[in-house]
Amino acid sequence: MAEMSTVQPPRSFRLLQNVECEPLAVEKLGFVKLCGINAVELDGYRKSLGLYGYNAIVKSKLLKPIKAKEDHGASLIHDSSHRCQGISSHKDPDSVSFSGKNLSQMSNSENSLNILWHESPIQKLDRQEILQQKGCVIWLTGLSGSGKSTLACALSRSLHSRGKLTYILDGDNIRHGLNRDLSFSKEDRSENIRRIGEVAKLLADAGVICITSSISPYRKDRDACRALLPKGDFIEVFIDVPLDVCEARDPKGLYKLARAGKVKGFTGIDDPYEPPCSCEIVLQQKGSDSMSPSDTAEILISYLEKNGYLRA
Ligand SMILES: Nc1ncnc2c1ncn2[C@@H]1O[C@H](COP(=O)(O)OS(=O)(=O)O)[C@@H](OP(=O)(O)O)[C@H]1O
Ligand SMILES: Nc1ncnc2c1ncn2[C@@H]1O[C@H](COP(=O)(O)OP(=O)(O)O)[C@@H](O)[C@H]1O
Repeated sequence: MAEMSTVQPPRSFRLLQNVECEPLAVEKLGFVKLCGINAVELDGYRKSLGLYGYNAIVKSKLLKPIKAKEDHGASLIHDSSHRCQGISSHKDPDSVSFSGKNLSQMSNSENSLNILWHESPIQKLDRQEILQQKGCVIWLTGLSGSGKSTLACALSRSLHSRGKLTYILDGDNIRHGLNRDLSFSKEDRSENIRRIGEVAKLLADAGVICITSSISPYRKDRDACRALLPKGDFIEVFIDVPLDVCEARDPKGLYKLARAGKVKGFTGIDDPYEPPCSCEIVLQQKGSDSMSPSDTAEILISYLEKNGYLRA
C-alpha cells in the first residue's frame, strides 16, 4: 500500500500526493481542504484509523478530490462554521483553487510529483508598491578576483542610502550554508548556480533588488537563471577583468595555489570561464586605470533608474 506524503501548509490545508487507495475516477487529484479538522487532528485520525481507514476518508466525505477544470477555477469553500459547503466556481480569496493556469504549474519532475502551485493573495506588484521599487536580479559574473563582491557591496550600499531594499547572494557565502554540499566540479557549479538562481528569483518576487556575485562560469547555467525571471528582470553584468589582472590581485592566494597545482580545477587556470555573448552590461576594467567600485556602482544604478527599477 502506498504511503501518503504530505507538506504542512497552514491551518487546515494539506496537500496529498500519490494517494493510492483505489483508482479514483478523477483525472487529477489536487489540493483538499479539510473543514474543521486541522493537520494535527488529522494525524490523530490517521493513527487511530490506520492507513486503510484513513484512505477511506480520503475517498469519502471529509476529503474531496477536486476535478480540475481547464477554463475556470473550482474550489472547496467553507462558511464561518468551517463546514464544507461544496465546490464553488467563483474565487473565494482564501480558498485553494485550481485553474488551467495553475494546472500548467503542476510539477512532475524528478522526485516532486503532483505538486500544485498555490497562488498567494498578495502579489509582487503589491509588495513593490510598499517598497517603491521593482524586484529584479543583478547577476554579476566574472573571474575570481574580478571585483564581484566589492561591486556588490558598493552597489548595495549606494542603493541602501537611497532607501532601496537590496540583498546580496555572495558566491562564497552561499557555499557556507545552502550550497555547502557542493564542490567545484562542472555539475556542482551548475547546481550551485541553479540554486542561487532560484533563491534570487524568490527575492526578486519579494520586490527586492537581489545582487548575486558568483563566478557562474557556464553560459548555459546563467541563461537558465535568466529564464526563471520575467523579461528584463535579470540583469547580467559581466565584470570583464583579464586573468592576469585577477591573478595579480589574488587576494586569497588561490591563483598561486592553482598555479602550483595545489588547487585543482580553478576557474581561468585549469577550468573554463565562458564570457557572456550578449548581456545587459559589460564592465571592462583593465590594469591600474580601472574605475572605482563606487563609480562602477553608479553605472548600474543609472541602468536601474533608466529601466524603471527604482520606482514601483
Ligand atoms: N576551483 C575553484 N574555482 C574557482 N573558485 C574557487 C575554487 N575553489 C575555491 N574557490 C573560491 O570559491 C569562490 C567561487 O565560488 P562560486 O560559487 O562563485 O563559483 S561557481 O560560480 O560555482 O563557479 C571564489 O571566490 P571569488 O574569488 O569571490 O570569486 C574562490 O575564492
Ligand atoms: N574596481 C576595482 N579596482 C581595483 N581593485 C579592485 C576593484 N574591485 C575590487 N578590487 C580588488 O580586487 C580584489 C578582488 O575583489 P573581489 O571583490 O573579492 O573579487 P571577486 O568577488 O570577484 O573575487 C580585492 O582585493 C579588491 O579590493
